[in-house]
Amino acid sequence: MSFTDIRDNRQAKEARSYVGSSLASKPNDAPPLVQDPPEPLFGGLPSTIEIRTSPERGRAIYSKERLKRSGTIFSTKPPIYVLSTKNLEHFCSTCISPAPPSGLKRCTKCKTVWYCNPTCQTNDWALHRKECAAMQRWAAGAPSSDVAVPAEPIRCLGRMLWGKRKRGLNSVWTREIDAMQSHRTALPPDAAESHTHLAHAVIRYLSLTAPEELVPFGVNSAAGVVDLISRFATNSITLTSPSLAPLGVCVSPLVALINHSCDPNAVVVFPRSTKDPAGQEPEVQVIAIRDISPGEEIFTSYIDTTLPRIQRQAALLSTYNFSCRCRLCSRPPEPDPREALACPKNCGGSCPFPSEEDPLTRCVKCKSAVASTDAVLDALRIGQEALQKATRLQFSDLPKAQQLTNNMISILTSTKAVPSSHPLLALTRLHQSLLLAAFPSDMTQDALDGVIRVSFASVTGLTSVLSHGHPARALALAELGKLLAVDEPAPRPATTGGGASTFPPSGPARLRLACETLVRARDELLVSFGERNDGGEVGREVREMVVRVERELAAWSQGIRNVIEDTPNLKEEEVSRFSCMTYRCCHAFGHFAPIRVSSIICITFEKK
Ligand SMILES: C[S@@+](CC[C@H](N)C(=O)[O-])C[C@H]1O[C@@H](n2cnc3c(N)ncnc32)[C@H](O)[C@@H]1O
Repeated sequence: MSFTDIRDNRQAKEARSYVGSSLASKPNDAPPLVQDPPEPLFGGLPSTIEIRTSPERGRAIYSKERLKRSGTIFSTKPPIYVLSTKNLEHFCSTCISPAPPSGLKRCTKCKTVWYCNPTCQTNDWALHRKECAAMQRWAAGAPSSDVAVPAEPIRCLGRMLWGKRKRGLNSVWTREIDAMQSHRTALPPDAAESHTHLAHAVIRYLSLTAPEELVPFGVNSAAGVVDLISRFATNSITLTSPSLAPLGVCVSPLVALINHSCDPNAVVVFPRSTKDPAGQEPEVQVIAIRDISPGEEIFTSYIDTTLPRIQRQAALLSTYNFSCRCRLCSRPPEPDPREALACPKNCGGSCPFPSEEDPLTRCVKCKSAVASTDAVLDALRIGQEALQKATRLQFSDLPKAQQLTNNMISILTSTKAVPSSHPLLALTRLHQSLLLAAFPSDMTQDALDGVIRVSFASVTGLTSVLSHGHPARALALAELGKLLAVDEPAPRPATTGGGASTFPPSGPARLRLACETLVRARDELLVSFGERNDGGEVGREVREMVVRVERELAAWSQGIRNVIEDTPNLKEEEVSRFSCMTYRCCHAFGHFAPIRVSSIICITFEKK
């Protein structure tokens, strides 16, 4: 039976129905029906915000009062979420915690989904019961083991449909999901094709054999199937770890009310704020990264806002079907640090990227013209290609991906592309993650210094294009601080004379920089992951690191003071010259208990 048949049948039944026909044809003869008004949607919305609708952006969330930067605007548990396939055996499918030391327990039936304890398994059973059987059928019919588990969009849509049927098609739960925006009538051709594939996969996953079997899930027509997939594509968000690592996908109709801006005043994060006694995790929180005035719309960003305008616009149009008119898109800075070269005369100003149409470019400050703009255009083009290739190769051929990013960073840097420009910043961030993935356990000083320099370049780029408190920027600072605090395998002796200092510094100067960077990171993490969450899991970790590094610095300063007191004739420049990094030495002279030996200067040893 096709959807057209179902509709005809339904219309025929309606025509035969006593209630339907009598109400339709003779409304005044029958006593008025008293019906309870449907329960309103989003009843639990905090009193500080409200939903409004505009012709330009549809539904939206507005603040009703002043919202403070770093404050949680609202938090909620997404009603539907799944882990991505590669994370299934590393995280609990219910509370999304990483495997405890005792390990996760696997569902003995589907052997695919894992839990941290029986409570989590019991809490998931209402939804997993259907999923478990569907996964077993899917695995039995899979042509090979690498496709034995359905991809996360299929599993997520499965949970959405089973949830709708279980809660009831008129329940608030279902109506909130069905009210999410669909772009069925304006799908671009490539989206129509991918939506069709996904729809077929979902129907197979649910073991449905005829379209009418979708009716109990609230899908009554072919258009309904397209709506279902389009709603998922437009409104689903990435389920992330507290450090923004992607873990899976989720749908929250409340979060889905928030519109996009490339210059957002809020962010969506999963800070993991509690030990989860109430079973709230995974808890998604929307946090203000700026002060928000009463009556202001709340915006988050759906895409990577370090990208240049044209790429942002293309991504928003293809996935979300709108042209962004935010401040950054309609009045971009001149030049935009995402598309700029440093001044050829190094005056401190910068020049917009040249383009094929307009190859001439000048420094906006001193007006010096950039020579050889052809070389710049070539570098930008091959840089973009290298970025795509290295992104593809990062898991299958790490050395090759690393070689690509390394070479391209040198080429783009030689054209004087600024660290925040695209694709240099994207290549730098990718290179950093590749270096960290390949980090040897017996790491050398050169390798450590190398990754610190790349991490510093990422921070420099990100701080030019993302506002204070943006999670990506805060996490980049935390990463740099942590790298600077790593024990140096072979610290360089303190530089003699007043020559140019190298980066990163060694010894105590490095420890001081680590401490400053971690303090800055903590300050920003408190904004991005919320003050009430103490900056989330990463914020709390960084706070502990700051305490440790400060203690090390204090121990070092105390050591210096002791030695200076013991050796009254020691000159200041001699103090900085003496550096000894051996554990044995520090212990042997017992000046202070070294917490982190590599950063401690033992003057006495050298003096002897
Ligand atoms: C997650 S929904 C946001 C809520 C949506 N406005 C609604 O009515 O349900 C995403 C969709 O909202 C619309 N949208 C979001 N941000 C927008 C913006 N800045 N300008 C225009 N439309 C926007 C687009 O249609 C987009 O596909």
